[in-house]
Amino acid sequence: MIKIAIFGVGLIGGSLALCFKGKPGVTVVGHSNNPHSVQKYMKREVVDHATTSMEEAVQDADFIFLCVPVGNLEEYLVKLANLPLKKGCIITDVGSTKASVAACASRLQLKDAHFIGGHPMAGKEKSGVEAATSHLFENAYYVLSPDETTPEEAYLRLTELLQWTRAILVKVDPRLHDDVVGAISHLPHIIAVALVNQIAKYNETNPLYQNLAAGGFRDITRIASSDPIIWRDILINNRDVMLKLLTDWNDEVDRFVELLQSYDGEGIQEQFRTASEFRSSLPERRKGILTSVFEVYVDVPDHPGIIGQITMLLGNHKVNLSNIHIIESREGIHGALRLSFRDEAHMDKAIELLKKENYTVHV
Ligand SMILES: NC(=O)C1=CN([C@@H]2O[C@H](COP(=O)(O)OP(=O)(O)OC[C@H]3O[C@@H](n4cnc5c(N)ncnc54)[C@H](O)[C@@H]3O)[C@@H](O)[C@H]2O)C=CC1
Ligand SMILES: O=C(O)C(=O)Cc1ccc(O)cc1
Repeated sequence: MIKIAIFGVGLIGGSLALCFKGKPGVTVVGHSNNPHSVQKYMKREVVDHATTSMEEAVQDADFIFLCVPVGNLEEYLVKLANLPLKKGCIITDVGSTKASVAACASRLQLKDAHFIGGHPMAGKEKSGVEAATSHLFENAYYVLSPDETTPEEAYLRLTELLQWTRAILVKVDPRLHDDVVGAISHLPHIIAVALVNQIAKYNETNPLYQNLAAGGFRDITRIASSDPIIWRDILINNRDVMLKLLTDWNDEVDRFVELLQSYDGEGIQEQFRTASEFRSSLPERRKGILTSVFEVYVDVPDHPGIIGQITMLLGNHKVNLSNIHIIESREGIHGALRLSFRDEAHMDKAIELLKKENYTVHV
């Protein structure tokens, strides 16, 4: 039997548990300090067993996943360093920053266990075990940061286990990880939150802001609804990188200020052209940070019952919709309905069915 202990069975820990639970020869044990959470994990059947005892969770565990907020990772590593662990046990984490936890593990010089930092680069703005799904990591990058002391055998054992997530595993140095992920994930979260807060202030004097803020505004600010504690920890933990990125962001904002002050239309066009060029060079349809996957837009006439017709058409052909979103503002977006699917096969089937019924579909 392979025993996997998961500390913090929330969105990410719960999703990992669901990837592993029920696989041949695997037992998944969830840990929480809170007895109510332990009951909840069992009731929701995300783990085989749950406990409030750290000792019990790690006893004979082959793998230990730390899925708690970044600010608690060090405390957990220190506790683990003082517990009897199975020889050769692999400790990994899922934190959104990698440098500090790697430095802590290296300081602790764990005796019987190997620490290999990890970060599945997929998630969502929702948190808690209620939001966990077994397919969260499919086709997403999953960063692993072994160091020079990590035995190849241990690294391979972890990569083998993680095959169950169907993620694309990639080795990245912790510092490089924090620089890059700071830019492509942490900075956008700050920008989304700042933007929402800016508009919320205007809205205090006139609710028209809120009423008109549809489609595009909601799309680019989705991540502003992310969990405050998780994000407090990530940003404080990646503070130096974020301060540098925010300085660069200020320069970008200043550029627009200058362009507007000098009525530089050509310069503004150039900004949009450059952005559009880089954006269209990004890989499409791959699941990842800040992206949704397997989505299609459908032009639909504005008449009652249309959503029912589409969902019935797909349902009758056993096509699973993972989400459906009505686009209220069509600016820059084709279609008025956004349909999301769990995988490419369902999406392709839906496109075929919708086209056959003469709907215009944009992928
Ligand atoms: N939210 C996301 O989309 C992603 C998050 N991550 C990382 O995954 C980790 C977990 O995040 P989520 O699953 O989103 O959060 P979550 O809030 O859904 O789950 C966190 C879990 O940790 C437990 N927890 C909270 N505070 C604790 C404390 N002080 N001591 C012990 N346990 C505590 C909670 O009970 C919960 O089980 C974080 O380190 C985060 O940076 C990584 C990839 C994506
Ligand atoms: O919802 C989204 O698009 C995200 O960006 C989720 C996310 C949050 C934190 C991470 O470390 C990785 C992914």
